[in-house]
Amino acid sequence: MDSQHEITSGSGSQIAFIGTSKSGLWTLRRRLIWTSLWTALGRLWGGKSDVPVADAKPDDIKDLLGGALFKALYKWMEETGPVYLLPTGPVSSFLVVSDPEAAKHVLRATDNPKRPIYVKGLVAEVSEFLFGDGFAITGGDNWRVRRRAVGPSLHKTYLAAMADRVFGPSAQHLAEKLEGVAASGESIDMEACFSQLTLDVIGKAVFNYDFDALNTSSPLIQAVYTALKETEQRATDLLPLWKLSFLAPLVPRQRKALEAVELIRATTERLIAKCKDMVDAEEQARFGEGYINEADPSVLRFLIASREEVSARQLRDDLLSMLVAGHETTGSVLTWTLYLLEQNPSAMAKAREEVDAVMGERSQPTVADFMALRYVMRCVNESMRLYPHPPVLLRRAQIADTLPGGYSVPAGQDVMISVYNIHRSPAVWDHPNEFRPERFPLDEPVPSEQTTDYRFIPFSGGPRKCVGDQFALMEAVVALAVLLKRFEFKLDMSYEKMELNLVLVLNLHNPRMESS
Ligand code: HEM
Repeated sequence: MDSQHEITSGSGSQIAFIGTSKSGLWTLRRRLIWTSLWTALGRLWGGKSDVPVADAKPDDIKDLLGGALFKALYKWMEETGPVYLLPTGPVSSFLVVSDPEAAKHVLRATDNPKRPIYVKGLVAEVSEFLFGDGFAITGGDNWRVRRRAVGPSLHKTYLAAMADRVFGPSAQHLAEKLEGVAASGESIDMEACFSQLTLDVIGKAVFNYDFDALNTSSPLIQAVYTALKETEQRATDLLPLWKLSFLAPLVPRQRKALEAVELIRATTERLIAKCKDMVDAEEQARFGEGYINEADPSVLRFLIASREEVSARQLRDDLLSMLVAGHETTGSVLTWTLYLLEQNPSAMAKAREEVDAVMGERSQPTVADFMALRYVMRCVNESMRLYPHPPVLLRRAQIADTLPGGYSVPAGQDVMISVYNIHRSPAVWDHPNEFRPERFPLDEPVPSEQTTDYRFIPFSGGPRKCVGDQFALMEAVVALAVLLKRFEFKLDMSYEKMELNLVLVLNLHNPRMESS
């Protein structure tokens, strides 16, 4: 409470100072800075906070960066409670939220015109070099207008067309590749296969372009990994040298990331140019609700044909947002779901039984089949509960706030919603660490933040919720159905693999490492 009070009264003084001398303003600024520093010190180290402080020193956190931080976040939740301050420096901290009600409060008040309390904050800062002006990270009116334009491009009719024309055929394509491997009796890295599959899908669905990543090595995949790794490192850099843009070309890590971004942008621009030519060449079709262009039903085409005013750069960055946000995430969900099914033979048997019963002789599910594959869908949901990707969501308070439970949030506070903690908290779920797809009954709606009152938030919630959630769920269920129909999978314990790459801040552990 102290902090809110002091900051509020400080701002009040500022109004009184406006119009007075320059030196008066400087005095005030100095006073405000000192007040904030003093308040932050008191909150973190002086026992003056109504939010408990985790027993973690900045050095502990530094040691955990790039690795097991999300496990430590869980330990601190057990020790400290569902809302705590995590010191990241002498006066800096994250307010870590592992409580569904508090998460709901923050997510709903992000970019909400009626309650504009939170913004994306740090996550926007650290990924601006990649997403540029893309709507995944911008805020306010700039975001609202463009989100409204992109949302309809993923409507139901479009998804149905995608299931038949993209999700199914791409999964079949992967199955053909696996057929050869199965015949040879060799092991294959399914994580890499899923990453290639999801790049092929997003390429065709968003750009009407075939990367053919399943057959040819795509430098784009590596570029996306490199860029995402850089955002992750930036978010946790204790010395954020990346803020000094003139240094970037001199630092090898950042130079590599900038080269990767250049490649991603150049690819996106090339695809846009191709699509624009096509649209220009045709009569401008009128895109009403549910209209599907037979030759090219891609999101890009929809945007080019339906948008009134959009700069080339904005279009590139919006499309790039979808390319990056929709590729690695879905690849990770497929990897974890297959891993969990392999580790749980009874769930695998049930899923396989459902696939056989629903699909009969068909090698690829129809849209009606997809609707009937309820148990497979619950396996995907349960896998997203156990291994949410991203495992944390970042926000920053623009003004002072109070969370449910009475925890105060001063203006400027960085907030970290630990989706992983919420999904694994014993206060939220029974047997939270067990894979139990049955916890989501088949006769109830597919779980979401709405149906679970923010106990299940793999796609976030509120105004900034994932725009591709239905797309991703359909893509994942279709791919699993195609693969489970044709193959049995066995984990090769001798196979050593590098870490999984994750969007945003943290690394999840490798399934193979976890089980060893
Ligand atoms: C299983 C797969 C996916 C997961 C787990 C996932 C997760 C998320 C999450 C958690 C957010 C919100 C981040 C936040 O609140 O800070 C988000 C946003 C977003 N996602 Fe997804 N996503 C997935 C697939 C997709 C796909 C397939 C697309 C595109 C077709 C996509 C496009 C986007 C975009 C554009 C945003 C930014 C939306 C905005 O800020 O308005 N995602 N995603």
